[in-house]
Amino acid sequence: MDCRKSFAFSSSANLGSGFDILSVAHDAFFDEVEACISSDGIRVSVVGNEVMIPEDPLRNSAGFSVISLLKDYGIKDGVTLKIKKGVPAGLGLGSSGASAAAAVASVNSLFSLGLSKDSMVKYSMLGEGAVAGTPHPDNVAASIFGGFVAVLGERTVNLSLKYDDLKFILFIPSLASNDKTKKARELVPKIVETSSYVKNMKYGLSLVLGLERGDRDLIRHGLNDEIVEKARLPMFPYYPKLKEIALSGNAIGSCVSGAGPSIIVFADNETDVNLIETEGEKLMESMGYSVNIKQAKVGGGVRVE
Ligand SMILES: Nc1ncnc2c1ncn2[C@@H]1O[C@H](COP(=O)(O)OP(=O)(O)O)[C@@H](O)[C@H]1O
Ligand SMILES: N[C@@H](CCOP(=O)(O)O)C(=O)O
Repeated sequence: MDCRKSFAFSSSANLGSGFDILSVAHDAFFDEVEACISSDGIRVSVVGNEVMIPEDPLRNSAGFSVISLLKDYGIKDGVTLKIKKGVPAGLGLGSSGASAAAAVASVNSLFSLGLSKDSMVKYSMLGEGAVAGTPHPDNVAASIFGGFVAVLGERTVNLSLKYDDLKFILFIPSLASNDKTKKARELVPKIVETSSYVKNMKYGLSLVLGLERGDRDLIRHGLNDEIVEKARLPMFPYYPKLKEIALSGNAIGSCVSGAGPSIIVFADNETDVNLIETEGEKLMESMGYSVNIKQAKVGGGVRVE
């Protein structure tokens, strides 16, 4: 049987004020998706995740992306998608995006479609739309391109990173829930104050320039958001105090990972990682949340075996 297998990393999207634009892939977790040509239509199987993930192709981010891709390319073959979940779902780690990215990459290779990375983002984000109600490109762009990305319309750009000892601390509360991002997106305001917009532009530009120049202060300033994180705060009430702990441990900065509930801390060799992990866990447990803490580094792009 003709098959291709791909691997796509987890991601943290938004990165403060970069809602639906900025994201970073990290090597905390990865999904594996094998696509095989079959005579039995589009079939999806999922193994290895606590949260129930739909195997209905139209309700699975990978299945929906592949159906869209095959339709546009007039491919009538059936395809089975075997998804091995490594990225825990519903936690703000780009789980649905990783599956979609790996599935599109596998099918691209299986049928030698020659898709550009931007085209893979285009199809993968359709799968995000099936899951979250509206297609958002940030998670899939990071999983496909790797590194830090900015999605600027139909084009995604990798941000250059001048920071040798950058690492992440992920605080992952046991709060996985279905349709989490869909619900989180309903909280995003349709209209914002001009003052909030201006502050967020400053944050976003600070982050991008800070990463490119290796400027710690600019990155710290950039990891803030006046709009989306504030609107969603009821979904992660521990965030403000956890951010204070991170900064007290001399983290570079901290923000919500995607739509949460996970929180990502940017750290380097000047950061007291032990203090942040110890005090952060104490804080969350004092608020009634059990939490998994995982360190990670910037991850690469999707890899086809
Ligand atoms: N291949 C997939 N991997 C993970 N979640 C999926 C997939 N397909 C559909 N889903 C659904 O998407 C939701 C998880 O994705 P989302 O809410 O975007 O959270 P996150 O991306 O933070 O994991 C769950 O409701 C899950 O059932
Ligand atoms: N820009 C999206 C990002 C969702 O990321 P996820 O990892 O929580 O799915 C949003 O904030 O809605």
